[in-house]
Amino acid sequence: MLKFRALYLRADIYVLDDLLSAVDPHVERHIVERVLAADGIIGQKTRILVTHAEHLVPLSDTVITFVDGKMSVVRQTPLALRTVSSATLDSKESMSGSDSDTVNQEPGVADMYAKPLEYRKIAGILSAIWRFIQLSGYGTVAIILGIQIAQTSALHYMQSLQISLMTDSDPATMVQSLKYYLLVNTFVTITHRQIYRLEEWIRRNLLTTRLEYKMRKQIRQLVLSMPLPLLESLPYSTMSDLHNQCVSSISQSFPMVLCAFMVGNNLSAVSTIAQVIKTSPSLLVMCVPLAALNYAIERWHKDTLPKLYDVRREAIDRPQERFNDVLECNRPLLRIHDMTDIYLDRLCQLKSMGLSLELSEDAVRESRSLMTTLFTEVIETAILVLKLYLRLFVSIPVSPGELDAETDLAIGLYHRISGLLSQGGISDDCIGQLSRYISHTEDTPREQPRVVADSRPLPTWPETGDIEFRQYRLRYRPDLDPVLNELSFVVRSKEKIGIVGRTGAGKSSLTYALMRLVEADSGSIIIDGIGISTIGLHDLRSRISIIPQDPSLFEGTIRDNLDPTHQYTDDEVWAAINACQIADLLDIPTKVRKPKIKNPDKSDTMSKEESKQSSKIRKRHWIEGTGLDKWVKRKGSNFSVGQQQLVSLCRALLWRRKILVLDEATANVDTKTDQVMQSVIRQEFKDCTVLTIAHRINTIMDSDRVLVMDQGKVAEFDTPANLLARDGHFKRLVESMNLSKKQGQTTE
Ligand SMILES: Nc1ncnc2c1ncn2[C@@H]1O[C@H](COP(=O)(O)OP(=O)(O)OP(=O)(O)O)[C@@H](O)[C@H]1O
Repeated sequence: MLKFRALYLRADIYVLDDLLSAVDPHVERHIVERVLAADGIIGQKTRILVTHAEHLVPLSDTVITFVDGKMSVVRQTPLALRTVSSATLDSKESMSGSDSDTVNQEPGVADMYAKPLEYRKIAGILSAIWRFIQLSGYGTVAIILGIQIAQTSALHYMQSLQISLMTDSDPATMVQSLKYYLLVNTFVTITHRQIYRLEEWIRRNLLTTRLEYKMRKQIRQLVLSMPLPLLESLPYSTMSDLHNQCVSSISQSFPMVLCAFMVGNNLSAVSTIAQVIKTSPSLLVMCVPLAALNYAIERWHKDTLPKLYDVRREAIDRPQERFNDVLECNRPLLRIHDMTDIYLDRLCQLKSMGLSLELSEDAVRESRSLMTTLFTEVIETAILVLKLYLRLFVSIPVSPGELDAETDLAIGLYHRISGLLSQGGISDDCIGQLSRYISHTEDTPREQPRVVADSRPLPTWPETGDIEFRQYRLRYRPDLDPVLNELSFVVRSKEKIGIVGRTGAGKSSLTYALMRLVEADSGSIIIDGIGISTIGLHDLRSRISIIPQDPSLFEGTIRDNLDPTHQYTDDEVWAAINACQIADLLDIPTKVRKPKIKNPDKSDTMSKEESKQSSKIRKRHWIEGTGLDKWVKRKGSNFSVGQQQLVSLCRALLWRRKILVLDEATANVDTKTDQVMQSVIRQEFKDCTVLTIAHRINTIMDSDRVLVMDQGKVAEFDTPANLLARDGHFKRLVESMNLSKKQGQTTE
């Protein structure tokens, strides 16, 4: 469905790359008639269709064939044959076995799982702190808090000594106090910095780094164990935010705000109030108005900031997530559709909106510190005026030391009250990140266990490769209709089964069911006498090979790609390579320039000549390799799709599992590669059970039996000969294929 976005562009030239490779004849007919044909939506536009489907030749004005990257045949199709005859399409459609125009409802994944994961809100600051301590480990937090408490207590002790010294009016005791004060002060000053460094080192190395590692590991485990439909529904940016924002906020900011809250705030508040009671109890009168004022400011903050955050989340972050997804998944598409300017414009608009919102948030935050400064000034002035009044009008003498000490105490009291009310900087945002992380890692459903200890199959299982589906029903989500419905059939050992059916009939869901990527709604699948739901996922998945439509090659050597765990010998790997006829491919070395590594120390001191020389050397650094060391670029981009499929087949051959499933593995390859793959499968997998899902009839024509699926059910299941002998789905499909072939030959 996504492919048809291009139609909205109303362009003059359409380049359609393998558009029809993975659709059934019914859908193909629809596309050809309504879109590509002369009276179709783009019928009057220039259409370049890249395809392996030779039966579509009559559709074209000109046919160009490419061999080894060169244009080898250019042929003009006679005008009379420039449309695919209705008969061809009619017979192709008849494969569906129904004339009704009902189209399978295919809700997009985004629609199905649009509901975001509900976050478990951590109630209150204390439970947030408790969850953080549980996450980081009690020991480390205890050490850090211990150091912080010792440090803060020492500083407060120093402060109280200083105050008593300043308020002492007896010269005899003053000298004694001064000596003691100087001694303690020297010790604290010398040790303070060292202790601070020690605490910082412990916080960084024992807490932040460990916590970061632990959290990243948990997130990776989460991604790898989330049920597939749920994982598919999550935007890429949600996971990347979890990886970046959540991890850094929890592992870096939380320890600091925790110390500030537990020690800098609460402990200091207790100590300051004790000091006030001891030296100037009258200052306690200030507590009530100060608390009321701070409370008002805090409330204003709490009301305003979350509103701004909400606006940012809805108006900036969510659209930004979608933009990131587009960039991550559809980078080439943006250029192909020439949408880069629109993309950049909209992104810039979002960024500038984001900037204005950030400025507003900053203004709200800044207003708090402005108020703090203002109140500090007011307190200082008020105390000064009060003391002057007492001295001038009530004749109570006040020494400058007493005045200073009292002002410091009053300001300290104000800060402590303000700190208590603002929860020491542990903002809602910080608690929100922790809630988000905990909700994701603890509340997200996981797949079933990888290993069930008391139900492990023998290492040789499955020995024969019998597969039985019993009344099997599968749905992707409880509120969706089943996509496989009461499916019952038996595949015998070593059988080669072709699976065909209309788009959305449930063929790929069958492979999901076999691998338990989605769990059964009811019914069961039995492989060699063992119900697959009773064993662990590792035991199941490691015994079945699947070659999907999109081959999965990753960056590394070809050997790593074929044998990631290096459990086979070179000879075994070569035997598989030769059997799949890809040895020639590995003779050509892949040249990849090594990433430039900047050396900031040297670049400053290097002369121009030296730096030219070194950049030449860097450019000459290629990763080259042939044979098993042949380098595979990211996503296998230095291999064609057909070559990638051959490599996937080679991997399956090396692994030698008793059951092999090919899910449209040859949909995007040419007929020759398809034939190579089929012959490898016939020869090398003759002792295995092979299930081949394909739209191309030739691919499954020599199967032992063919399973025809329709709307999640078995429509027909028999040998190709028997199926052809009866007037059913399969026969109509083959007839339509033959007809279109003949049509193609006539054009030549
Ligand atoms: N991840 C998913 N979440 C929800 N529904 C899904 C998901 N994948 C497939 N479906 C639905 O399951 C039904 C069967 O899809 P499936 O991919 O198995 O069909 P198919 O026969 O393999 O089709 P095609 O030939 O196009 O590959 C479809 O209606 C589809 O919408």
